[in-house]
Formats: sequence, structure tokens, C-alpha cells
Amino acid sequence: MLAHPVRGLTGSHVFNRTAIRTMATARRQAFETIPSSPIRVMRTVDAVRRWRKPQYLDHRIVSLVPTMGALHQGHLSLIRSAARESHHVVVSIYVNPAQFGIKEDLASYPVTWESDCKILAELDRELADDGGNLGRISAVFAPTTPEMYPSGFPGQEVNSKGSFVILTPISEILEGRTRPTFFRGVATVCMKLFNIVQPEKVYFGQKDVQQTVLIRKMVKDFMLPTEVVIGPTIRESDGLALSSRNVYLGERRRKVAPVLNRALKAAEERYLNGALDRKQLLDAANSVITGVLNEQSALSPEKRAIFEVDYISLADPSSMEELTEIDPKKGSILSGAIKMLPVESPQPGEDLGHSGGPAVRLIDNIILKPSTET
Ligand SMILES: Nc1ncnc2c1ncn2[C@@H]1O[C@H](COP(=O)(O)OP(=O)(O)OP(=O)(O)O)[C@@H](O)[C@H]1O
Ligand SMILES: CC(C)(CO)[C@@H](O)C(=O)[O-]
Ligand code: BAL
Repeated sequence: MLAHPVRGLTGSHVFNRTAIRTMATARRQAFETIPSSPIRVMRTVDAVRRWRKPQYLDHRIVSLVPTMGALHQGHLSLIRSAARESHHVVVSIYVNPAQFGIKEDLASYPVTWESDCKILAELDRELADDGGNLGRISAVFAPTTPEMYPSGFPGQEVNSKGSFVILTPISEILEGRTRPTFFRGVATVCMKLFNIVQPEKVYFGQKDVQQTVLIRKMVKDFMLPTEVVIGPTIRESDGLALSSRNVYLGERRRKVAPVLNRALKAAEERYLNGALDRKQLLDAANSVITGVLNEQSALSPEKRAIFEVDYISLADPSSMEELTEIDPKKGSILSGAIKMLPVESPQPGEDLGHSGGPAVRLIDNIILKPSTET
């Protein structure tokens, strides 16, 4: 819905109240909104700046929830938290090409603008009805790539030249080892989003735990005036972490996908029973993985779903560097990544998932909290 401002009225001699009211209404409506909602859609840096300025003057708390769209309950839980604690929630929807490697799934990444808008409009009504919120969803920022990269898009290659925000060594380990441009892309786009929206608070999900450590570090090291809030991982009933990429899985691989969460939970159980040693904890996780892989391998090609393990990690909570033993005063981050391979021998009519079911990278983690006795 795009309402245009009324032009030419100022030339009229009959400048009565109705005309003034019409002009005021037109000015108020001179922006795009999500249908059946008051949520503004802002597509340019300039539009955000114009909207943002009066919020400073009114001492309103503005928060930002950065997303790549294809919204699910994980995103909605972050938006709900933001609305409880701020007067205005801005949700950004932007599939940032710079964080995708050249061989990654940028071309097939789910883009679901219409349903995202419906989901946001519905959530906004829920937020309005709930007296416990400070604010609602005020705006969606949905820029284009030329808007976000005003000097031209630098490219997705590892050796691309351009203006980047790079944090090392955090960007080089774990996810960064397999996705060498990923955290450069994330830090760069988040710095841009923070500079555009100037949020008092930013909300990120624990599902992408290394991303949360990176963002906290960026905010600290570049003295950004924003508070980083991390929301819990929202899961399906069988433990699979919600992720926009789950749509790629299809039925056969979806059944096997909770293996990563089960493996991490087995290691967590050992920690909760007092184990601190890396080998003891990771053995528990690896034995779940080996068990499921053996089960799947024993099935015929038209029934099985095979995956590869990228890493299972036990890392320091602030640097994400690997630990040999957990310091119970600090705790640890237990995380993992697996690659679900495309199914073998697809069956006629089989649900293979979005885009024909390409390989899907799944990540998950559990925070091993410091023990309170020490
Ligand atoms: N299951 C979840 N629970 C809580 N937060 C989540 C969950 N999934 C994603 N988020 C958070 O939502 C924000 C936007 O993430 P994004 O749009 O990439 O969705 P995603 O589901 O992580 O997609 P992808 O499949 O690409 O990883 C990030 O801060 C991310 O950590
Ligand atoms: C933070 C983010 C929106 C940056 O593009 C993305 O990495 C994501 O969705 O987690
Ligand atoms: N949620 C992380 C975004 C990505 O994998 O590109």
C-alpha cells in the first residue's frame, strides 16, 4: 500500500478546514505500510533517518531485530522481547549477499515477503492487545543491495576489495572455517544496520551463537552505543532448532535432523553430572552421532538420510576458542554443525524440500552455564 501526498492544494484560495485536514491525512499517509497494519515499510537510509530523528527528541527507546526474512517463531520471539522493552521495534529484512560464500545458497535462500508481512501484521495486533508491552512493531527496514552498498557491492569472494568490518580470530574459527566470508559479511551488514537505525537495543538469537559472540565483540571494540540482547533458541517439539533453512530438508531428512540437538544434549547431561573434561563431554555427543549414522547407513538408499559432521565444539564463552577442560566458574559453549546431504534415490512424489533439497547446513548449541557452587 503506497499512499501519495496530495500536491497543489497550497495554490487553492479555498483553504478551508477540510482541505487542511486532507493535507494532514495525506502527509501522515505518505509512506508505504504493511497492508492492514500501521507498520511502516522503509526502503532507504534516508527514510529511516527521517523516521528516527523525532524518536530521539521524544526520548523513545528504539530497538532493532535484524533478520533475513522467511520469518518463523524464532524471529517472533525476538520481536516480542523487543516490544516488551522498547517503544519502537524496527525489524530489518535483508538477505545480505556479502555473508554468503560464492558456492552457498544465496540464489535459493527463501524469500517470503508477502507471508512475512502477514506474520508481522498479525504479531503487531497481538502486541497491541497485550498490555505488558512498551511498544509495537513500528517499521520494517527492507533495503536493496545498492542502498546498503552505496560504493557498489564488493562481491562475495574471499579476496573481494571493499569496506568491510573484520573481527579476528573469531571470524576464522568454527563457522568461519567452513564459511570464510560469513562473519565479515555479518559484521559489515550489522555495522551498517546499527548506523542506519541507531538502536538503543539490538536483538539476536542464541541459535547463531558465534554470531552473538561476534556482535557483542563488535559493539564492545567499536564502542557502539547499543545494548545487545540475546533471545533463547526456539525449537520444534523434537528439539530441532527453528531455522529458515529447515524448509530445504524435506520429510526424510527432517526426521534425522534432530540428531545434532540430541548429541549436544548428551554432552550437556555429562556436564550436569559433573564432567568438565573435553573428551568425556564430546565422546557423549559423538556416540549419539555415530549411532544415528550407523542406523541410517544400514537402511537402503531410498530410505536413508546421511549427513557429515563439520564440528562438535567445546569452547570458551567469550572467545569461542576450544577448551580442553571447562572452568566451572566460566562455563562453556557446546556447539555443532552438520551437513545433511541431498537424499539418495529420491522416490516419485517424495517431498524433497525447497529447491529440490540441496545439501543443508544445520547448526545448534547449548550454553553450559557456570556452576553456582564455585
Ligand atoms: N530458532 C531460533 N530461535 C531464536 N532465534 C533465532 C532462531 N533462528 C534464528 N534466530 C535468530 O533470528 C535472527 C535472524 O536470523 P535469520 O533470519 O538468519 O534466520 P535463521 O532461521 O537463522 O536463518 P538461517 O536458516 O539462514 O540460519 C538471528 O538473530 C537468529 O539468530
Ligand atoms: C544478523 C543477520 C540478519 C545479518 O544479515 C543474519 O546473519 C541473520 O539473520 O542471522
Ligand atoms: N542465521 C545466520 C545467517 C546465515 O546463515 O547466513
